[in-house]
Amino acid sequence: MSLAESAAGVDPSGAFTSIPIIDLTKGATLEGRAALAQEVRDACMKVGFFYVQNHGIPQTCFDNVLAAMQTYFGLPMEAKMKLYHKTVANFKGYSPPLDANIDAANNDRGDFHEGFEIGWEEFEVKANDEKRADDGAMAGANVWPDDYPGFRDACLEYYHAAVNVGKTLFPLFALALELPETYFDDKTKNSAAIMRALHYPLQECHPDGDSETPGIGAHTDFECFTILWQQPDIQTLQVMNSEKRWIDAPPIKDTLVINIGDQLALWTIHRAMNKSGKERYSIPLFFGTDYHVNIAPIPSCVSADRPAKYSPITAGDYVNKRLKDMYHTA
Ligand SMILES: O=C(O)CCC(=O)C(=O)O
Ligand SMILES: [Fe+2]
Repeated sequence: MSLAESAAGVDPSGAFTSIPIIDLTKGATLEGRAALAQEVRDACMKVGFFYVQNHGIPQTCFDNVLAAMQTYFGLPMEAKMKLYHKTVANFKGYSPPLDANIDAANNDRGDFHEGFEIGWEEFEVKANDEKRADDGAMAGANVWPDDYPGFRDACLEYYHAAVNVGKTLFPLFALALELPETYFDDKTKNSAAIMRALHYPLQECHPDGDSETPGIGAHTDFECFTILWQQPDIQTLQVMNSEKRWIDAPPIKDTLVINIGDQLALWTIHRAMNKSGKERYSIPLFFGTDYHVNIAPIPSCVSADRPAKYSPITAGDYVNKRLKDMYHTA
């Protein structure tokens, strides 16, 4: 039995029935990272999702960002719409409920969440941030609400903590793909990481919400992998297995959820259905390679029998295109 089977649980057809948990503690040594990479490889091949424990982000950071999100999303709609993302460069800023529709099969009903999107930014504002110099199709600074200055600090505190978790995961993904652990170093110098603070309001109170309206419809993520924090105690996230059954990915204390996205070409369909009767908060942080990097097949993944399936595209152009589709912008 493989690691992911023993950790995750599979049914007789081999389809996963739960999501494995990987403890990052042993990542401090090369030997430990090699063992972790095997767990990551197995989890990616069987499930595409896994939880990480001992990720190093302190509880106060989650508490602060949750409190900031509750205050921000509680502002009047006119205040939030001052930073409507369609009036701002490159999707940064606020998107109201039902603005996005990620699953075309959802008949354009829209996704029942509101969000606030940010990209890389230093705590100390820099006029010319060299990490942003090469952003191509995704260029554009963050925007922040004047009405609530504390929001920026709490979001950036979480953003940088989660980016650090991402930096510890890239070497594990490299090893899992049978590449040197430094393989992604020169492709991820500029932290092409997008964070979305998400709020799933109470659906029943909204004229367009009913229990079948997805919080976010079935989709794959656009980047290499996503680090997701979920508010405790509210089951919403679901992952599709190979039998096309939705498997719950509940919040587990002291863990983050990691899932693989399109740029690693090992994607997993997931959605959030908020049938809890409660409002709910979550924060996905999407990690890709730097935006100017050409997404081309990794050598260990192609051969004469398994030729490349996709034409090359830069990471920035790919993410930009998927976001335009999702928000119906030209
Ligand atoms: O809120 C969640 O649990 C999932 C969000 C998600 O999948 C996304 O924003 O891509
Ligand atoms: Fe997602």
